[in-house]
Amino acid sequence: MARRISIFGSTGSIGQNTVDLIQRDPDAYDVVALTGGANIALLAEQARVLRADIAITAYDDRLEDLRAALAGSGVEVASGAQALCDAADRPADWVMSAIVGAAGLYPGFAALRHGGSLALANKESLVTAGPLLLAEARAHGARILPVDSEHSAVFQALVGEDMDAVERIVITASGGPFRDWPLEAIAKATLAEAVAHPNWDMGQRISIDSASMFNKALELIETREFFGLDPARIEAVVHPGSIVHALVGFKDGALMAHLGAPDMRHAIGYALHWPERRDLPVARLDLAAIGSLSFERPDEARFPALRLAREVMATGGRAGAVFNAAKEAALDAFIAGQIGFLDMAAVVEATLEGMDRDGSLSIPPQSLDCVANVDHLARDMAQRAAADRAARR
Ligand SMILES: NC(=O)C1=CN([C@@H]2O[C@H](COP(=O)(O)OP(=O)(O)OC[C@H]3O[C@@H](n4cnc5c(N)ncnc54)[C@H](OP(=O)(O)O)[C@@H]3O)[C@@H](O)[C@H]2O)C=CC1
Ligand SMILES: CC(=O)[C@@H](O)[C@H](O)COP(=O)(O)O
Ligand SMILES: [Mn+2]
Repeated sequence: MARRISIFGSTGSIGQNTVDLIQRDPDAYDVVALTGGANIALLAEQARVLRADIAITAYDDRLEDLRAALAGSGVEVASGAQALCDAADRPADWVMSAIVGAAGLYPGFAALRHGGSLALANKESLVTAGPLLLAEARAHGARILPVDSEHSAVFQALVGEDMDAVERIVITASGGPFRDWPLEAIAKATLAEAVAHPNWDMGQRISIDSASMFNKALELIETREFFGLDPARIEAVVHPGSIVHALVGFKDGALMAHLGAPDMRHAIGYALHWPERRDLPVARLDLAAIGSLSFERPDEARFPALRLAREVMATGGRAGAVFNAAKEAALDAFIAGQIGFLDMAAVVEATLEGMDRDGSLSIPPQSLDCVANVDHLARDMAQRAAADRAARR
């Protein structure tokens, strides 16, 4: 029987890689919902090719374009944040959560109610609302499968292992395009320079987050939420080649590494076929051609996001939601050319401090609506901090 699948964020980098895998075996899947944002032409093409039941754009002002692009196809259309959640309410066996940013939280949460599998690329969901998301999955007998390459790697290294035997988890960081740049040069980095990831072909926002190492900061928190390890036992190591994705250290001293070509179709395919392994169209590593693998300690002076992540994990509660929202607002301001590259970390730090003036940062959010409220307040504060910095430039 065909598996019912939905892809949230199908027009993005992860979404397109997921569609690529699905298209290779179309009879195996019955596509329920595909969602996108502004890229209406691609969303409509995907919906036609995969014969989706419904295609949704996040933006109401793009609905008529989507309707026109899908006229005569038999594919239903809808728009807006509520329509995304309604689509997640449609039963599916496997759902890809690949919307970028906190906007992915509600649809992913709604998808858990069917008790199927949620393939989670949207790391922001775990950073902002990890305990709520995991509790919702437990309540409905649903499964969250990691898609982020490092977390997929850890998940694979843990197959058949007892968590009591795990001493530490090490996730790797490429170091991004500014890995060996001096601080003064990073301060003047342009958008084009920041988006040019050395190894991975990804969306604009995560590429810039890799350059600032905010991506790795989010991933440290994601690791903590996903695998429940004490933050002191979670490390990030710079590995410029992006060949080793993560390592799990066991109490007998063994360190199990996951290696693979930097191609997200591996992690997506692993989540798609789990618990089986199937053939995937990814390059096989030629270790002799690679020659050597190198590792470095991350430099927290040039990449303060890592220190901030440690502080967020120590605080717990709402700190993850504040951290992510402030980071998203600071990233918007950098992309808009309003603030410099290093201002992003300064904005996030100021927002974490500002949001803790009443001592509420460590209080756990009780509901998604509480997370959304914290997100809104933090975003607002971060926008003001960014505007202040912009005015001083
Ligand atoms: N790219 C990668 O290799 C990896 C990505 N991830 C994570 O996966 C997620 C997706 O990343 P990536 O694919 O790179 O991102 P992209 O920017 O390439 O794609 C994002 C997707 O979300 C849609 N979208 C954008 N804004 C909204 C919104 N407000 N509401 C609903 N949908 C929206 C986009 O639509 P449209 O383009 O049509 O506007 C697109 O479909 C992120 O959380 C990222 O951190 C994790 C590991 C690796
Ligand atoms: C592919 C993937 O999982 C990204 O999150 C990747 O980790 C980004 O590279 P950095 O290691 O540079 O952040
Ligand atoms: Mn990653």
